[in-house]
Amino acid sequence: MHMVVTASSSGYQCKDRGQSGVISLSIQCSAPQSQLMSSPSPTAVSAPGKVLLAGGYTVLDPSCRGLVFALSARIHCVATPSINSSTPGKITVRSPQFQDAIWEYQVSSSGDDGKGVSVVQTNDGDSNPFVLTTLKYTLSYLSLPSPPPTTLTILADNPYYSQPPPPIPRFNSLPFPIKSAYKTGLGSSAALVTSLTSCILHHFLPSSSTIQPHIFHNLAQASHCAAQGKVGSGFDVAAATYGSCVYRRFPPEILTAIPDPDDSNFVQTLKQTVDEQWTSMECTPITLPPQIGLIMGDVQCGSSTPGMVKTVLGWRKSGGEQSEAIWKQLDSRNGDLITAIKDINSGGEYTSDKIKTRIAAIREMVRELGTQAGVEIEPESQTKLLDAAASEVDGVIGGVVPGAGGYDAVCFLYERQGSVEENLRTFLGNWKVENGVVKALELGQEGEGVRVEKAEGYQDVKAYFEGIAEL
Ligand SMILES: Nc1ncnc2c1ncn2[C@@H]1O[C@H](COP(=O)(O)OP(=O)(O)OP(=O)(O)O)[C@@H](O)[C@H]1O
Ligand SMILES: C[C@@](O)(CCOP(=O)(O)O)CC(=O)O
Repeated sequence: MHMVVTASSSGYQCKDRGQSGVISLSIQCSAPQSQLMSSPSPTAVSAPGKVLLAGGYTVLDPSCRGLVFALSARIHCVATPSINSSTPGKITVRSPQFQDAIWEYQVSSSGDDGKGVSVVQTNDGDSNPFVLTTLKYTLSYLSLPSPPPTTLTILADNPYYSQPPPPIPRFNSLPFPIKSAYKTGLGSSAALVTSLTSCILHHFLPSSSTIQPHIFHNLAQASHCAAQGKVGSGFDVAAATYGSCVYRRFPPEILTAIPDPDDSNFVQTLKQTVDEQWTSMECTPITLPPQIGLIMGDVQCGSSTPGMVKTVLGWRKSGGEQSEAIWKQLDSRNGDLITAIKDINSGGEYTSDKIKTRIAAIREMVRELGTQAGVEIEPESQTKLLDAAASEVDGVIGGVVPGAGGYDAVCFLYERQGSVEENLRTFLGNWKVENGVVKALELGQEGEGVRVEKAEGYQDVKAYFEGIAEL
């Protein structure tokens, strides 16, 4: 199959993002194995985390749009030829910041051309469904049942997990397995899958080739969805790939049509699905105006997202005209915020009041939806925190409970001037919650999605990971 491919030296470009520095080439993709090879030198890629500022729940409906910001917290993946193994098909994945986080795999042909490649974990210990599924899907897409022995090292920026107080190293190690880490809700699995997918494609395809951005995106969505065992809206993988955007989901049937890897139609369906453009999906780049900053606060309590989603969708289905009216009204108010940001970005007058009013209008409708559906999307304790920050800290424009809401996190927009950010961080650090205080995360909004990094950019942490990682 022949395709035109596009990538920039620093990352992938959405169709509306500037095209400077973009090169276009034609390559054979789904290439015969003889054309695939391990890059002799290391390959490094990183993908950002996310915050869904507006569009929680409604974004599950392809007729609605969500506003998602990529975050400066990234998950990095570094691929190196393995130094300790010459066994073809041996892939070692390490996440050296966590205890026992090493997953060794033997990749081989399934024996049936139509099925996915076989990927079997060969060491004891916990499995990692996100790593395993990504390897299986990506190597099947590449038709690569015998990759050269390779080590993939995962390094996550500190804000993804609750950390001890600073100062801490750039990629801090935590003294427990990954399943015991307290996640901060930045979409670690989506950033991991996107980073790993992209790293594998770059490492095993000939170095001169570049690939169309939607291929990375579609393949990561397919792997993430299969590993999760459910179809979410996919805004997290979209932001990890393309960066901050106004997001409209793809039809869920695109992914549910892909059979299991042991089905003889798997490879063909996967390739078709990944290679085609998902035309009804929208991911239009948007960034916050330069006058506005973003802060995330980790509330460290936790809510069950799948349960909340089920209840909200059940309420919508059985709620008739009233629930439909609330749904539409919320989507329309989300749209008003998007329009206000776009207007400022395209030269319109900047007034924080306009953003303030629109955030308040969204929150009002989110609370209404929550009350009607019987789900604590903006719980009372969060309402108090959001209102207090906006009224007590000068320069705070407004805050929301992002994504599915609940007790996990808060997200604030503030005026980027004077000591507003510092004051807001101090305010959050003094705000008492059940498990302590709200922790302001060390991150901000970032426009860019997945990007190729300089492989030598990890030398500063080499000594820190001596003996447990190949960098
Ligand atoms: N640094 C890492 N190394 C290896 N695997 C990781 C890493 N970070 C996350 N994962 C994988 O992702 C899983 C967590 O995914 P999950 O969807 O529960 O969290 P999340 O994506 O951070 O959540 P949310 O979407 O609410 O932000 C972990 O159990 C692990 O399998
Ligand atoms: C509720 C939902 O709309 C958003 C969930 O967001 P988060 O994982 O809480 O950031 C689900 C989805 O979009 O997949």
